[in-house]
Amino acid sequence: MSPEPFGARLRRAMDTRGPLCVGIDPHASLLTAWGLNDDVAGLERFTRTVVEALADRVAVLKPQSAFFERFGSRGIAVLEKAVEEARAAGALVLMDAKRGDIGSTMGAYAATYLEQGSPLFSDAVTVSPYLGFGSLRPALDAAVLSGAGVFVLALTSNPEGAEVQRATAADGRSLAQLMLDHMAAENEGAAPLGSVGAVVGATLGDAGADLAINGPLLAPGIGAQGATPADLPGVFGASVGNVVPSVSRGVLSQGPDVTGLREAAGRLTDEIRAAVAGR
Ligand SMILES: O=C(O)c1cc(=O)[nH]c(=O)n1[C@@H]1O[C@H](COP(=O)(O)O)[C@@H](O)[C@H]1O
Repeated sequence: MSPEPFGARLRRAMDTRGPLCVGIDPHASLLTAWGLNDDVAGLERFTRTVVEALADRVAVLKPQSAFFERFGSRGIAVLEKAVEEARAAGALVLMDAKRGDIGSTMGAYAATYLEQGSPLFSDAVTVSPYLGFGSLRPALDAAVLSGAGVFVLALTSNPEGAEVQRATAADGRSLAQLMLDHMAAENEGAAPLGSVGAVVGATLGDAGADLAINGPLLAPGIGAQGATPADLPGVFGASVGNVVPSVSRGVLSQGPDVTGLREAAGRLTDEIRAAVAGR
């Protein structure tokens, strides 16, 4: 029997837990603020606390791989354990790895994050399409086989992104729109939601693009980067119901107290639900 597609699993999690994604980004400054050392033991403690506090209540946890990779193999071991424990507690894990390479190498990334049985197998992974959308094919195919998802960068939250993403492609569309249209084609016919998501920053003011991709829209940028839940309807318009707002420092700064983390996530979930409903 083929596994339940990621899009269906995500839709259910969003409807029951609320759409919030919390990022696990163990910045050195956060480890210090939590009274931890900037070492593997601090990383392990930080990560375990976030997973224990939130994996049983938020729809998605998004570990940012870079913050684990900086500790080498022992950091990756912490990441592996976090993925396993977060999934066991019912959260969907979106591995924020932002991989992108020629197709043959993309196949190895797909084997790492999207093939059942791999130590870093996750419910979904972030990828960059700017080596050409077709270069993502191994990841897209692996995701279908394992019931996983792929979140493709479209319009990122950082101001530097525009020079690439808003550039005009040969046929007159922006590069971001070209990528979004590819995602829509991948998701065609999927119900209730496709498994190929787009990353679109909540900081954009107005996305200025057609976001009707029949897939989830990961929206980083709330909190530390200045966006708020109230900005979501303006950025996402009619697609706001498919938005998965992602917050890292805005929640993590409320630790190490488990109650503080839970209250921050709960408050944001309420604000997001109100903003989406009030549209
Ligand atoms: O893919 C992402 O999650 C992502 C895309 C994007 O356009 N902007 C963006 O900030 N992110 C990630 O989202 C997180 C944002 O963290 P905070 O600014 O602390 O909420 C970081 O892990 C970023 O790498």
